[in-house]
Amino acid sequence: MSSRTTSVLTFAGIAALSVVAYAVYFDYKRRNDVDFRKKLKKDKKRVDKSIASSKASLPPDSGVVGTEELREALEQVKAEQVPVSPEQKEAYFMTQVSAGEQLALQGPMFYLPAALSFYRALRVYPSPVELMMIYQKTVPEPVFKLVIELTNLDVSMSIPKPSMDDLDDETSPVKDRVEGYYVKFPPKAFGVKVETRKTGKISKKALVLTKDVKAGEVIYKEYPIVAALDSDLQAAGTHCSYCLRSLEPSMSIKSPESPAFETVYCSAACQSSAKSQHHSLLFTLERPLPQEIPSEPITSEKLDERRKAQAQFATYLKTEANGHAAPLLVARFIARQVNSELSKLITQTANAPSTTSGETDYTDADGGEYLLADHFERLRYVDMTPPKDSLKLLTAVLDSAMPGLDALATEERYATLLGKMAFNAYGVFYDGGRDGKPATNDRPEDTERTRTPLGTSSQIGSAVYTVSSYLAHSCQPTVRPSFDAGTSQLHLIALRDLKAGEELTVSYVDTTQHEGESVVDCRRRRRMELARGWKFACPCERCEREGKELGVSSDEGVQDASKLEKSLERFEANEGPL
Ligand SMILES: C[S@@+](CC[C@H](N)C(=O)[O-])C[C@H]1O[C@@H](n2cnc3c(N)ncnc32)[C@H](O)[C@@H]1O
Repeated sequence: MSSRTTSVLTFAGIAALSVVAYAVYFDYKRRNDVDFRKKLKKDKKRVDKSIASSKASLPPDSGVVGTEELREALEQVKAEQVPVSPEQKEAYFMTQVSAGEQLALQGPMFYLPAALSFYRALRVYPSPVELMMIYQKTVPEPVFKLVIELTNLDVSMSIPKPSMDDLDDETSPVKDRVEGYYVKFPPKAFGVKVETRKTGKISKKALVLTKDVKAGEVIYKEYPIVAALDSDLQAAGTHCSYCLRSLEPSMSIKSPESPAFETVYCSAACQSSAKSQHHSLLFTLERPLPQEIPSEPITSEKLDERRKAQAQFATYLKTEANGHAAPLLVARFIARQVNSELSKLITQTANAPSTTSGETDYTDADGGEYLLADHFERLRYVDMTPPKDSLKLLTAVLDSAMPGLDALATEERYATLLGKMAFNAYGVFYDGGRDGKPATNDRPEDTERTRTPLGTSSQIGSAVYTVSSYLAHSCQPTVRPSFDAGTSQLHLIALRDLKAGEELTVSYVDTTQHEGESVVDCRRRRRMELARGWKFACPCERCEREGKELGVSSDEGVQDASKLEKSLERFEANEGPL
C-alpha cells in the first residue's frame, strides 16, 4: 500500500468517525431534546435570513470568483464578531453549515456565499482540520475549493489543505500531519522510534532504540488502548475488568448496572475509566450522552430493546466467542472512539467537564493532535472472516444505545478491526503466568493469537498497545514484555545491553526449548505457530543458524499468504521446508 493510499485511508477513517459522531449527536438531540428542536426552528429562521442577505449582497456577475473578490469577502468575514459562549458557538456553527449547504444547492452564483458560510463555521469548530476533511467529503467540489482558497488567503489561520493533491506537496501541513506522524510518535520519552526496514523485497516497520540501555532496564512503560480479560476469568470475577489486576473477590467493586455482562473492578478509578471509555455504551442502560445535554426520558420499549441487545451480545461473548478476545476488544475500541469523539464535541461546544478519567494516556485518544484513529489506522492486520452473527450482535448493541452508530461498524471495517486486534494484541500475564486455562477444541490456526512469550495458555487477558504493536518477532529477541505492575501496563525490558539504533524484537510465541523437546522439534513448533498465527516464515538468526546446523533449509521470505499456506501444509506433512 502506498503512503498516499495510507494517508487517504487515515483521513477517511477519521472523517467518517467525526461525521458519524456529529450526525449521531445531532440526530439524538433532534429526537430527544425539546429545547434543541425549538432552537433548530429558530436556527432555520436565522438560516433563511442569512441566505436572503447573502443573496442580496451578491454582485451581478458572481459566477467566477477572483482573488480580489475573495480577499474582500474574507476581510469582511474576519471583521465579523465570533460568538463567545459555547452555546452561541454551537448555534452559529449549525446556522452557518445549514446556510452553506442550502446556498451551495442554488448553483454557481451562490458558491462564494456558500463557501463563506462554511468558512464561518470553521472559525468556531473545535477541530478545523477534521471539519475540512468532512467538507472534503460532503461539500460540492467547487465550493470546497473556494473554502480552501479562503483558508490559504488567511495566513493567520493554520488550517491545512486536505485536498488529494496537497498530499503530494512536501510543504503541505496535511502531508506533515500524516507523514509527520512518525516524527512525533512515539513520544521522545519512550526512547524508541519507528523505522521502515527492508529485508529483500519485504519491507516492515521496526521499533528502533534511540538511546543505549543496559540488560534488565525498563525501556518504556505503556498503557493499552483497549484490554479484555480471558472469558473464564471475566466470568469468575477474580480480576479487574479494566486494568486486569488480580483481586480478592471480597474487595472488588461490582457493577450492578450491567446484569448482562458482569464486571468487577479493583477500584473506583478503574470503574470510572471503564465506564467512560466503553462500558456505559456497551453494557449499561445509562444514557450515552453526558448530563449536559438534556433529553426526554427514553421509553420503556427502547430500554427493553437495549437490554435485549446487550444480553444477546453478552451471551455470544460468553459462549461462541469463548476463548477469543477480539470481538470484545473491537466492541470496546469502537465504544471508546465514540465516547472520545462525543466528549470532544460536547466538551468543546458546551464547556462540559471531561468524561474521561484523566489517566495519562499519550495516545491522545481524548483530544490532541493525533486521535485514537490516527494510531490504529496505521497498524497492520491480517485478513479475517468475522464469526457469524458477531457483527449483527454488536451493531444491535450500538444502535440500541444511539441510533445511527451501526454506521461505524460495516462488515469490511469490522473484519479489519478484528484482524488488527488479532495481529497486534499481547497476552497479559504476570507472576509467571497462570495455570488452568480451559482447553479449547479449536484448530491451532483458529486459536487466540496474542503475542506472549509464555504461550497463550498462560495469559490472563489480551491488550492492544500502540507503540508495542510495532515490535517485530525474533526467536532470539532483544527485549521482552513484562507486566510487573500486576496490571495490563506493559513494561518493555532489555534482555541484554543494547545500543541506540538497534532494532527491538520480542517473541510472539513460546520460543524456549521445553524439557524433552529436541532442537528440531522446538524450531518446528515455533515456526508452525508463527506461520499459522502470524503468516510469516521466521527469518531470524536463530532459525537460520539452527537450520544450517540441522541441515534443513528455510522458506524465509514466504510472505504471500497463499504461498505460505502451501508451504505450511508441506511442512506439516514433513515434505518441505518452512
Ligand atoms: C503486529 S505486526 C508487527 C508490526 C511490524 N513490525 C510492522 O511491519 O508494522 C505483526 C506482523 O509483522 C510481521 N513480522 C513481525 N516480525 C517479523 C519478522 N521477524 N520478519 C518478518 N515479518 C515479521 C508479520 O507479518 C507479522 O504478522
